Amino acid sequence: MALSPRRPRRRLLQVSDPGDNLRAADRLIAALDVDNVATARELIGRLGDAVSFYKIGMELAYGGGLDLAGELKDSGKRVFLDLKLHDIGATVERATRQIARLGADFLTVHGFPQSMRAARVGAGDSGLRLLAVTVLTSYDETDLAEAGYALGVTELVTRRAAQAREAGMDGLILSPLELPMIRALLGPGMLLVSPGVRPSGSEVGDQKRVMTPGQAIIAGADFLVVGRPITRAPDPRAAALAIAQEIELARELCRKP
Ligand SMILES: O=c1ccn([C@@H]2O[C@H](COP(=O)(O)O)[C@@H](O)[C@H]2O)c(=O)[nH]1
Repeated sequence: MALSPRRPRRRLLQVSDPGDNLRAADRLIAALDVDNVATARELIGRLGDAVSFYKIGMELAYGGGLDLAGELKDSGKRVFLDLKLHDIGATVERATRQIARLGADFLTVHGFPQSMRAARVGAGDSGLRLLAVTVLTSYDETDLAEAGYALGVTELVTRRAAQAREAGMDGLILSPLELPMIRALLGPGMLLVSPGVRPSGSEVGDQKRVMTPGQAIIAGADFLVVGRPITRAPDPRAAALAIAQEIELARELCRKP
């Protein structure tokens, strides 16, 4: 895909009805976890129309990748900036205001009430959707205890989900394992976005709370974030298409007669 030069056009994702109006492939968010823009562009070119939604995380953002957000938007793709904001309230508010100008669709904020409230103020009515990171999918009970938390994973995800709703977040980042519980708790209004997704047989790596794409969709995910199983596949496009097909089959299984 040839990326056009950056223009101040803004096209926000319409996700008010995440349940029905998206194609299966639109529910796949490919994580561009590479260290430079040239490699990201090459990957985007290889993926072509197999991927419509990209995540730019810290690695690429610190490698000059933020400008890519506007370019991707201008070429009709959707963009998730996974910057996981967490700082004093004033800084989070001002940073969110700046980020909103980039025209991305989603932004992550760590699920601490002060940070979430500040991000809400900073995003204003820009249309940027704010997602609260509940408990990182590379964490298990031992990791939480090591970090000084008395709560277990389930309790902390539940607590942060409720606080995120209270703070006006648009959605949550959570592992597929917590999806049914959190969907039941929050109802249909919040976007539920799950990393920690591994096609059957692929390497889990540092992820600790994982499911397959099909299982995650059946468990209630609106969007799946997948990085290495696509970016490190010998044929990234084929890997993305296979995941999209699994999403479609799972959505068919969920569909009521
Ligand atoms: O809890 C979280 C929050 C964010 N991530 C991000 O998602 C991708 C997952 O990549 P994989 O290669 O599929 O493991 C990565 O960019 C993380 O920073 C997450 O994994 N868990």
